[in-house]
Amino acid sequence: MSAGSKHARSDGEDQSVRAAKKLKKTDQPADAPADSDPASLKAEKKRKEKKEKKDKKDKKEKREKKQKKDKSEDEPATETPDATTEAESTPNPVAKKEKKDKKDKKDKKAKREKQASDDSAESAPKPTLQNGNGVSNGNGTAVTESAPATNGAPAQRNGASYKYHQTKALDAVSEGEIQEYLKKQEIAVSDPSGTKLRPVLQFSHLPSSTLLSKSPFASFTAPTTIQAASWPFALSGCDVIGIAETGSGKTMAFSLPCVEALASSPKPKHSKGDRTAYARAVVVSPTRELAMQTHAAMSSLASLVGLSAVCLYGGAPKDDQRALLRKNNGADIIVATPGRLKDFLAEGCVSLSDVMFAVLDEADRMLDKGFEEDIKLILGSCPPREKRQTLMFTATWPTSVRGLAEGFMVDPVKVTIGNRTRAGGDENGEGNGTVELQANSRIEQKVEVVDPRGKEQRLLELLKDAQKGSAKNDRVLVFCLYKKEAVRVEQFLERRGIRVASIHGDLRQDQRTRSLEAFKAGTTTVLVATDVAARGLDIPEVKLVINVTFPLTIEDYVHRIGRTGRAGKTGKAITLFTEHDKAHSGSLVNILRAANQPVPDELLKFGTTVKKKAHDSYGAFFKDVDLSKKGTKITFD
Ligand SMILES: Nc1ncnc2c1ncn2[C@@H]1O[C@H](COP(=O)(O)OP(=O)(O)OP(=O)(O)O)[C@@H](O)[C@H]1O
Repeated sequence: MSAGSKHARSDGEDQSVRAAKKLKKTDQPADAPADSDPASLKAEKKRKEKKEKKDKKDKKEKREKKQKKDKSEDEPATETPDATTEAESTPNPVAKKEKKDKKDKKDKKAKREKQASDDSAESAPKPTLQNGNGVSNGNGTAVTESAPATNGAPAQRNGASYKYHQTKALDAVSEGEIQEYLKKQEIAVSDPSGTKLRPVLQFSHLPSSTLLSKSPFASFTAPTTIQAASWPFALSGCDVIGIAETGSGKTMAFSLPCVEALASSPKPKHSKGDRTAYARAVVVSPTRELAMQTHAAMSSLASLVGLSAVCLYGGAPKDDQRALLRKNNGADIIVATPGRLKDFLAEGCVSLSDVMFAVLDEADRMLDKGFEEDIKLILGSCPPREKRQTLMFTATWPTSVRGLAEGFMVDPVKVTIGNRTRAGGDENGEGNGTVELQANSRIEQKVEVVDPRGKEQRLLELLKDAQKGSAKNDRVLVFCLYKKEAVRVEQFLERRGIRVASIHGDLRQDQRTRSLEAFKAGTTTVLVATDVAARGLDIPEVKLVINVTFPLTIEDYVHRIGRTGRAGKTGKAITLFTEHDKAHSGSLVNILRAANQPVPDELLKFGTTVKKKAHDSYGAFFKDVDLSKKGTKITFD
């Protein structure tokens, strides 16, 4: 306030106010003696009345303010996406206040949707609400309808200007059809922000974009279930955990949102002299072959909109990869195995400071003990989780990694495909690694309990049987647990005239690549592998998977057999089970039962109790190590 205005106001003050002011200055007590000057008393009375009135008003305002504050502090805990419970959590009976509270809540929700990163980190995700069939309606609630329009989708936290919206084509689909799809495909969505997004049943339901105008899905007829259900959230900029069976198209489920986000945001500028290679998206894969495969898939999508992708993996010359990185100051997308990426980060030739999109493929494997520290370092080199979008995809999601996962994410939306009811329990009736674990239901699973000494002979019989007559060129993938075992089995088969190749950690990378290429091309029809080939590899037309030795974890079993029966096809898996594997009998029985597969009596004899996860870490056994480096620790494969 200016001095002039101050002066003008004091000039306009009437006498009584001045008298009252004077009184105030002399600090007369409220119970002033009765023999005071009558004029002063009158002024004092007036002042007192005015003060009381003001105090009353202040008090009322203060009370209302406090009530409002208390209410808003309560909200994150009481708010649910279900409209009914939202109303129930508002107990104030005064209509006016109720209206005000509702408005506050609405404003708050809108603010939260806009600034997910600011306030979502603190609130815990709400569990998926399920209906009687164990299937949610896709909104995180069982009974409410999915939103008719979703232009209120959260803003992109990662900075991309791509805006997901529900298209008119998707609007036109009836709610009944949406509900039927959600139920039939067993889609469960747990969405902490309560954003109601319909699945995109057709590619034409996606909002148009430069990328889509290039018809990247010309060879497919419709999105797979995980794509349909997770795309709306991932395209909206939400963090997403996607859990769906092996071979269900998870790679494209994270690739499309990644490329759309990058294509719609400007590349950060760096000085020409800067020798560091910057990336805007990073995808981490547990094995070299999977990294290469994912890189190929992402590259072909990214190149449609002029984006580049580079693959960094161990066992190959660093110089070549460095040269690729230095071209154009990096790449839009880096697909990498953790070890090599860590090396480049340590050298300072790669920076992840521009990363707006991070993906952990085979997320449970990446978060397991063998890789946990690497992942902490890699994600720690990216902008904080509030400033990037983080996606995790896998077919198996053991409880052991869930807490860790959410620590890297902001209010992740969890999209689960398949009726993953709790299977079994341990001696105390508690959950274990088998919770929500499900094998691909199109795979015929057979378990043979055999004498350990007769395994190789039985393998030979099974192979001969599988490749007889017109099936002589059918591809068969044979899994062993140890590298030495794989070498022995390969030699055994070779000596008996089988066209066989192998892939395991004792081979040089070029040998591994050659074996895989020969198997893909059909020049060798049998591939003997350790668990380096268990996850993610998408080899066309693998008709049969044979487990010569049971893997270390039941999750690995699910991934191994998942090399067949991909992209909607059927497949077959035969497991030779011996008394040495009896610790896994209970969890295997659960997997077989959940997939309606026969359970042999000999297997039941080993017991149906599900033991606590036998191995905390798969990592020590099939973590890819760079053989060009001097070994510092012994690895078992
Ligand atoms: N919408 C689609 N329609 C038909 N096939 C598809 C579709 N999307 C992807 N595919 C194909 O499905 C196959 C399996 O996909 P992908 O490798 O992504 O599976 P995945 O779910 O990641 O499996 P895993 O759990 O074993 O890693 C691939 O050959 C891929 O090209």
